[in-house]
Amino acid sequence: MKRTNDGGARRIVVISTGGTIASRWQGTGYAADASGDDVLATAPLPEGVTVEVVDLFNVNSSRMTAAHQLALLRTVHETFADPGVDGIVITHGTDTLEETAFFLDLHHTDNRPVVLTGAQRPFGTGDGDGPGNLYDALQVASSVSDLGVLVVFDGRVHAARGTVKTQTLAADAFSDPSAERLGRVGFSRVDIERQPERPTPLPLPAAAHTAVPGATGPDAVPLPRVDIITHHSDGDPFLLNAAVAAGSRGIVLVATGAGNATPEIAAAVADAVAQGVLVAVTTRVPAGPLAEIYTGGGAVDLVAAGALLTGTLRAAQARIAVLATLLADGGTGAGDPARSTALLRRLLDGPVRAEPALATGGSRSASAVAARA
Ligand SMILES: NC(=O)C[C@H](N)C(=O)O
Repeated sequence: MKRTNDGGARRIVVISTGGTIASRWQGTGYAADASGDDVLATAPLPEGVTVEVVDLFNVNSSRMTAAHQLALLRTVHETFADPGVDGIVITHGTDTLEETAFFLDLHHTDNRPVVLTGAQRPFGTGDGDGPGNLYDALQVASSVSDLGVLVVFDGRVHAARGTVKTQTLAADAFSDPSAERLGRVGFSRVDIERQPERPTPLPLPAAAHTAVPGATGPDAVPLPRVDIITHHSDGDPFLLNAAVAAGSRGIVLVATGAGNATPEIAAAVADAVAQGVLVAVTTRVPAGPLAEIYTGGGAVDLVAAGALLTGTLRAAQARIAVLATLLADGGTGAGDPARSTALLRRLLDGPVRAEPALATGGSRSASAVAARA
C-alpha cells in the first residue's frame, strides 16, 4: 500500500517485522499477525510524507534470529539503493529491538535515517501507543540526517548504540542508562540535542546475501554461535565451558560490578581465547562503564586472559558487536582471531582505565586493592 499526505514530497519506506504494534489476541495470548498495511492504517501521516510498506516478516521479537537481522539489513541496503527514498521506518517488537537497531547501526553507511519503533500495547486497542509512535517515527525519518540508526518511542529520540529496553510494560520503554537521549519529537517538531558516537561502519557481511530466516537444511547458512553467560554469587565456569564445547565462536560474560568474576572464570576465559573464541565482558549493573580495577578474578584478570571490556554496552548489544565482528571476519567465525579482536575493539567503547590513584592503590598498595577484590 502507498499513502500520501498533502503532496508527499518526502518518501519513506516502512518495513514491517511484527511485534506488539502488530499483535492481536490469539485466544490464549497476543502474537504478531497484522500486516504492515494494517499497522500503517492505524496512524495518521505527517504532512508532506508518502509511505510505502514492505511486509518483511511477522514475528514476536523474542523469536528474532541473526538470519532475520541479516535479511533486514539486506532489505535496508536494497531500499536505499533507490535515491528517491528519503528514510526508512522499521516496526519491530520491543523485546529485541535494541539488538536489531544496533546491528543495523554498525553497518549503516547512509546519511539517510533508519528509525525503529514499536508499541507496548497491542494493535487495534483504543489506548494503544503504536499509532503515535509510528507517526513520530515517520516524522523523524522524514526530517533528520547523519544520525545513523535511531529508536523513536514515547516522544523520545534515542541513538541505537547504548539504548536498551528499560521498562517491561510502561510506554517509555527505552533509554540509555549511561547517556542522555538524542532528542525529542512532538507537537510537529523534532529537536535533536546531541550527535551520537558511532564507529566507522562495517561493510555488508557476505552472509547477508544468503541467510534465510527460519531455514533448515541446505538453505541454512551456518551463522556463528555467540552466547551470553551471567556471573553471580556461587558462579563457576561450567556454562562458559559448555558454551565453548557447544561451538560458540563468541561469548559475552555478564560480570558483576565494573567487570568482575572469579579466578576460575578468568582461567576458563583464557582457555576459550586460546581456542580462538572472542570473549567480551559486560556487567549486570544497569549504568556506567566497565573498568580494570580488581584482580582476584576481576576485570584486570579477565583482560589479561584476553577478554575485551565493552565500555557502556550491555549484554544484548555486546553480543551483537561480537556477532557483527565474526560476520565481518569470514562470516562463520572461522576467521583470524587477532584480526577479529582488533575489529571488536574498534566496535566497542575503549576500556575505561581506573583512575591512576586507585589503580596503584593510592595511599594503599596495589596488593591491598587486590585483597579487597
Ligand atoms: N512490546 C512488544 O513489542 C513485546 C513483544 N513481545 C515483542 O517484542 O514482539
